[in-house]
Formats: sequence, structure tokens, C-alpha cells
Amino acid sequence: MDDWEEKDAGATSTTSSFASGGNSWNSGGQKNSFSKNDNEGSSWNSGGGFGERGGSRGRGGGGGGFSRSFSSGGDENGNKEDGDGSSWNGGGRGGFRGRGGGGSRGGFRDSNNSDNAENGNDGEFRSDFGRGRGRGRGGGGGFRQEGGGEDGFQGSGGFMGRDEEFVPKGKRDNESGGDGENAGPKVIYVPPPPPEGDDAVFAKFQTGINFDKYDDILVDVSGSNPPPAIMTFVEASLCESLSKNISKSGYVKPTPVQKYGIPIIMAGRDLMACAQTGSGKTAAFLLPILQTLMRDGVAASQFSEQQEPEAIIVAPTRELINQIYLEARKFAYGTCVRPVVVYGGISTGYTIREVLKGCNVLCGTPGRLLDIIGRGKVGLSKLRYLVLDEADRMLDMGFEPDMRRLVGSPGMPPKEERQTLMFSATYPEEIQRLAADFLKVDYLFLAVGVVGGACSDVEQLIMEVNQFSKRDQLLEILKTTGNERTMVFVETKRKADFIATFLCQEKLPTTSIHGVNREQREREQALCDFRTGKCPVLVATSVAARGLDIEHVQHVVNFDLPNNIDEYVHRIGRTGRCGNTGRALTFFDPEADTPLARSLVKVLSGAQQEVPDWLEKVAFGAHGTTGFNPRGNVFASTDTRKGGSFQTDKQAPSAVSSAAADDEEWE
Ligand SMILES: Nc1ncnc2c1ncn2[C@@H]1O[C@H](COP(=O)(O)OP(=O)(O)OP(=O)(O)O)[C@@H](O)[C@H]1O
Repeated sequence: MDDWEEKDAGATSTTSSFASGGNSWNSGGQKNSFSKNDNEGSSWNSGGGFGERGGSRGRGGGGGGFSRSFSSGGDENGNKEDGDGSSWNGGGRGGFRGRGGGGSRGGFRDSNNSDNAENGNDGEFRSDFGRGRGRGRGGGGGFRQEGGGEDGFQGSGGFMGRDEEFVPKGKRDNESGGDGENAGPKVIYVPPPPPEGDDAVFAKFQTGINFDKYDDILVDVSGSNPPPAIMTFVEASLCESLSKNISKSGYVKPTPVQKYGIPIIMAGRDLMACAQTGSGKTAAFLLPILQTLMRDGVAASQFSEQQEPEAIIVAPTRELINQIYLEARKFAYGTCVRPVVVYGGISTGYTIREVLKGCNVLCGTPGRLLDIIGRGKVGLSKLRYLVLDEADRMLDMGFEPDMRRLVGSPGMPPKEERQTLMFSATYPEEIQRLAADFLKVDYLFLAVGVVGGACSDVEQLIMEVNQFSKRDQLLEILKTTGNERTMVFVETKRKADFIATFLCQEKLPTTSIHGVNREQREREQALCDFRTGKCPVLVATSVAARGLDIEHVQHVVNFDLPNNIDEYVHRIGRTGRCGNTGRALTFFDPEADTPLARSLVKVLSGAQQEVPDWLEKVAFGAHGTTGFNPRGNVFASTDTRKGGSFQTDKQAPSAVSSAAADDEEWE
């Protein structure tokens, strides 16, 4: 019997939302728009800050920290040993526990053995801790969660520091095969079954007032002999079941990326497509793939010990790939085409059994995909489509090795014999060049609007706030927005927990999501609580920046700016989707964020947003004008093959890799 054949232990489903069940929130006053003047003249509030730079980072406080104690039961994945050899609780290299003061005195203690999805990171995390910065003692409180989970927060404070959680991404778990599944104890979590019944499967995202304005966006297709665009779904000559599912999904007419992308893919061409966030890229690749599979009458075989999917779709995070899977399942509903999803943090045994029930479209995060291919459960001889969603992310330093491993897997058809499709809202030039390695020479480049540009349906406001005032500013803002759904992006998982704790204490039901030390069921629960409005505020790290399509998100707050302008574009794209309008407010701390100023100005003006004078001064003042800009990023205006693209800021060679390295919690 294979290890995966073991029975799944009954997966518990611990509620892990931060919101206390009994909490009510202050829906507060009227719906105010954010005012960029709010902070003008505000004084420094060093007393109330997080101690990010110095401050309370040290040993003061005590008596708090983050302590969880889920019991995880057994371990049945049969994972390989991680070369790093670091398990969460071993403490051998100075982990949280050892240094952090055993949980109750601050720091982060986690007695949950089943969170191995993150263990590839943990080893690095701990060794970073092991540098003896005295963390773990800072602050006097924080978050404590015991199995039942409903109880939220205790304590008051205790945030560590900006630099303290740096995880070298290049060393992530790529070496061990991907998303950490090869490290640590086995995972037993089995996700809830996907929705059934028309209402749930075809739940619609209402298009907004600006949906028709998509038609005015300039579109550029470069490369030889592109097929003509379609203007309606009817022109795509889709088969009946697919057409029916499209209309049940509430799609009346295609968006530009669909008008151009669908015929390109149906003509058998490779494609690199760039279109703004929330403009329907997912359907642009799913519909033509599913149409071809349905037309050819493919049907999943339930009896084969090795499944041979016709399409593989890869995305960088578990939540995103699951969302893509649900979209694929929706469009394929009631047909013989069977999509399956595989990602880290859930039981491998369960995953394999799902795959072996039949698999035509395999959606996965890189680590799990490589794992399942490596186990021989998936063969590649019938593969016709390889899709990289968030392609620039999939090809940056963090994931590129996995992508090369994937295309080098035994049986993978060479690029000449498969169709490779790449989609994103951003494409730095060097990534475009790299992407060409995966594509046929005559691939088409589709640009809808400005490559790397922000969605113009998002009103962008930038507020100058020093780091010590951010928390109070955030509170003030959230109290005016009532229960409108808001995503707050922060830099580190520790800060995500801290801010969520703080907001809950202030009676704003808040949850948080990040990828480090978080069980998958907690991540899914957090998203569910946010989606349903149980917690209208979600504090997130970059793990939630890309692709997530959550209805009614009216606001994004960049509590911390990311270190890369593309990341900013993706983050603010969580609102203003599908023709709806949204608002994004960004705290700009001149001390930390000046290197991003020029790129920010460029993105704002590219999206016809007002650029504050002070930001322009910062951008083109002493700091911004001279050469090297490690945090700035490119946005290329065109297909790099044209050779004529311009750059807003010359990107330093290290920018992409540092972006990847800073990003602590991708799969
Ligand atoms: N033609 C259409 N008509 C109506 N709704 C659509 C249409 N195409 C897509 N949508 C909806 O618009 C929303 C955004 O689509 P999608 O998630 O594919 O955007 P995206 O371009 O991939 O965004 P991101 O860059 O953030 O990943 C989804 O809820 C999707 O169902």
C-alpha cells in the first residue's frame, strides 16, 4: 500500500478567525472617503507605535505573544525528509520557543505539528531568529489562540520589528520540491467539498458601472498573424454546455482580454497576455481550453492509476489556485471534463485520491504539482496546455526553478508540442525575456492597456504617515468606513497578527491571512470569514496580493508599501474589479518608502489619478533623481520583442530577486 493510500484521519476544522464570536463592530459613521489630508500636521506618536525601529523591539514587556495549541493528530503524507531538517518544535537552532521565551513571555509559540506546509520556511525563519536579536520578549501581549479558536485575542501589544522576519526567499523550500510539503510532519487537513447546486456553483460577481468602459481600453497584439478578435461569446462558437455555463455565470459579453485571448488560444498560438487586475483573465484562458477539450470529447478516466491531464494550470498561492479551480469547475459543470486542484497544506492522500478519480485540467501550486508528478500519479504525455497565471511571479527568482523543473519533467511535451499561455497584470521586461524560454518563437503578446498599469477603476490615495502614526490612522479610517470590506496589507506575518489583534480589541471584527505558521484550514477560514462579511477587515501579507477575487471589497489599505511597484498594482487590484469602483489608500512613510516614489508617481499618473505635490517632490527631489533605485520597478509599455519599450524607472538588476526574497510566504 502506498503511503497516500492510508486513510485520512478525520480532519478537524478549528475556527481560527480572530474575531471574537461575541464581538460587534462599530459600523460607525457615514461612508467617508479617505482623505489624504487626514494626517497632515499630525504629530509623531512614538508612544503608540509598534516599536518597529528600535522602540519596543527589545525585551521590554513580556507576558504575551502568540501562542497556539492545536492538536493535529497524525501524519500520513509520506513526505520526504526536508534537507533543512528543521521541525517546528525541535528548537535545535534557536526557534521561537527557545528564544521566544516559551510563548507565555512573549514571542511566538506554536505547538501545532501539522503546519508543515510552512516548515520549509520555518527552518530559515528560526535560523534568522537565532541571530539573537532579542526578539520574543518585545511587547506585552499579543495573540493567544487555543484549539477552539473563537476567543481571539488577549494581551496588549508586542510587535517586534520591521526587519525581523526576513526570510530569504531564494532559499525557500524550492530545493525540497516546492511548497513545503516535503518537510516536517504530515498534513491531514481535508478541505470542505466544493459547492454543489447551480446557485452555489454559479454565484456571480456583479459587474460594475464601468464594465462597458473596458471596451475603450487600447489593445495591442504583437507577433505575426494574430487571429481576429471576437466581439461576442457567440462568435467564439463555443459548444452548448460551455455557452450555457457562461451565461449561468452572468457573463453577457467578453472583456477585452477575452475578446482577443480566446481566439488566439483557440488558434493554437502561444500567448503572453497582460491585462489589468480584475478584468477577466481567468476566463480568457479557461474558456478556450475547456472548449477544445469538450469539442474533442475528452473524458476523465476513473480507472487509471496514472492520470494524464490535457491541461496544467499553475499559480503562486493556494487560495488563488483553488479559486481558478472553482472557476474551471464552474465552466465545466455538467460536462465530462474534470478539473482537479492540488496544493500544499492539505492531505496528500486526499489530494491523490481526488486526482485518481479522473483529471483533465490539473490546477496546482508548483510544489504539489511537482510532487504528484514525481510520485507517478500524473503523466504528461497527453498534455496540450500549460498555463502560468501570475506569470511574472511564476518566473521570478522564487519560482523559476520550479517552473524549469516542471517543464523538464519526464514526459512533458517540448514547447513546440504544447501550447504555453501566460497571464498577468504586470510583466517586468526581464521576466518577459525569460518567459520566451518557455514559449514558441512565434508567440503572441497581448497588451490590454498599459503593461503593468494599475486598474483605473481604483481611486488611489497616498497619505504621508510616519510609521508610528500608522496604527492610529488605520483605526480612524476603519471607523469611518463601517463594515465595508477592507483589505489591509502589511509587510510581515507578525504585523498582520498584531494589527488584527489590535483592531479586534477596538471592536472591529478582523481576521488575518499570511503564509507562515498558518495552517491551511486557518487560511481558508480567514478568507471565508472575510468573504461572508463575518470579518469585514482582512489584514494580509503579500500572500493575498495577487489574483484573489472577492466580491464587495471596497477598500485596500497599504499599511506598509510593498518593496516593488508591481506588487502595489496587484494589491490595489483586489478592489475595483470587473467594472466596479474601489479605493486604495497607501501610507507613505518617507523614511522608508522614498525609493518607490517615482514608480508610484508613474503608476498614479498612468491610471489618471491625482499625484500629490509632496509625493512628486519626494519622487523627483534629491532621493528620486539619481540613478539607483533598488525598490523601484519597471513597467514596460510593450512587448519587449519590439525593442522600443520604455521604462519608468530603470530597474536595478536585483529588484526582482529582492522582491522575491522579501516575500516571506509564497507557496
Ligand atoms: N465577461 C465577463 N462578464 C462578467 N463577469 C466577468 C467576465 N469575465 C470575468 N468576469 C468576472 O470578473 C471577476 C474578475 O475576473 P478574474 O478574477 O479572472 O480577473 P483577473 O484579470 O484574473 O484579475 P487578477 O489580475 O487580479 O488576477 C471574476 O469574478 C469573474 O467571474
